[in-house]
Amino acid sequence: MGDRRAAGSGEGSSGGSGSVGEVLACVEEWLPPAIRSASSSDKAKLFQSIASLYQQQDQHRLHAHLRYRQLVQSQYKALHPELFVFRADRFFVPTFEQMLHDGSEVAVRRTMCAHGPLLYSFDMLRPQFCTLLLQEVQHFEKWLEQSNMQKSPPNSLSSAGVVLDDIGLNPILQMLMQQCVAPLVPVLFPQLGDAPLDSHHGYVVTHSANLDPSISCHIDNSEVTLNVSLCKAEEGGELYFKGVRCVQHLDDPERDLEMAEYKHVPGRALLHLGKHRHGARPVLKGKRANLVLWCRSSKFRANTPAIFVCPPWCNATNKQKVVVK
Ligand SMILES: O=C(O)CCC(=O)C(=O)O
Ligand SMILES: [Fe+2]
Repeated sequence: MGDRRAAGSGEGSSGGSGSVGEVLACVEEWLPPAIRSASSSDKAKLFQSIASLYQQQDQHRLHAHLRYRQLVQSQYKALHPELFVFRADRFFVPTFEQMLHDGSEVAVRRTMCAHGPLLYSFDMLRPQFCTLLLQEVQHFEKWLEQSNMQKSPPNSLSSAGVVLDDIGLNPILQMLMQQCVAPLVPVLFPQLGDAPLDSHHGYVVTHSANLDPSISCHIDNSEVTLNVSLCKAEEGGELYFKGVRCVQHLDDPERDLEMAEYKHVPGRALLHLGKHRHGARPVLKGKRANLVLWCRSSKFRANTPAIFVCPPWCNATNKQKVVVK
């Protein structure tokens, strides 16, 4: 699928391409002769046992990560305990707080700035909150180093940054998703229907000229992604967008109207669909850091067809060519 990938969180990621028919045809070719000539039901049993092995591996990774998180949270002493208590008046700029308080569609639309189809930005975090969060992240990184503990990367495409759920900010991020992102969804992204956002993955990701300068084009393992700049690079690091696509259509060409560029502004949030193809241009000078919150909905996922079927929200240009085998 070219350089377009599905970014996973290391705690169960989605992604992949090719229809079941295509995958089976490839696999058959490589089966040992004795198995290739076996009956379809024997082959089905074999594939089921392979699938269960994959599931066990996922479970194993998940449990190892939860053990790591428990260990960190039992030993790490926060630098700024005030970050761990949800306070809208301390976290948010007045315009965003007022919009939340008002809650109407008119208030939401008035606060949002559109940067192209399905791409919205708005002022969100106070400068003081951004500074404290950055200091907390640096403090945690130092603590990890001193404790000789490994850091879990923010996601499968970026290595620099910190998973905020690991350090005990899980409840705050869950509230951020439910109180700040969820009310915007019905107005801005009606294609998600009425499925509630019910889980998240949150991290601070950093990019600098010598460490993770860019991110290749990808989709997120989220329904909606909130990305707030905490500090900006001196040069480079802009985001680009290339239209909403399902995993079947990651390489589908973009229409002119779908292309968008976004330059981060500290404290300002960008909200986009997880399946909006995007990437980050290289940071050329300085360093930037962003708070990223992948918001997920188990109901939306349960209603989404299997990965080899193109869903209605995919804006692929060649939709009609996909044959479900
Ligand atoms: O660095 C950014 O601003 C975007 C990061 C991103 O796309 C991601 O973490 O999924
Ligand atoms: Fe992303």
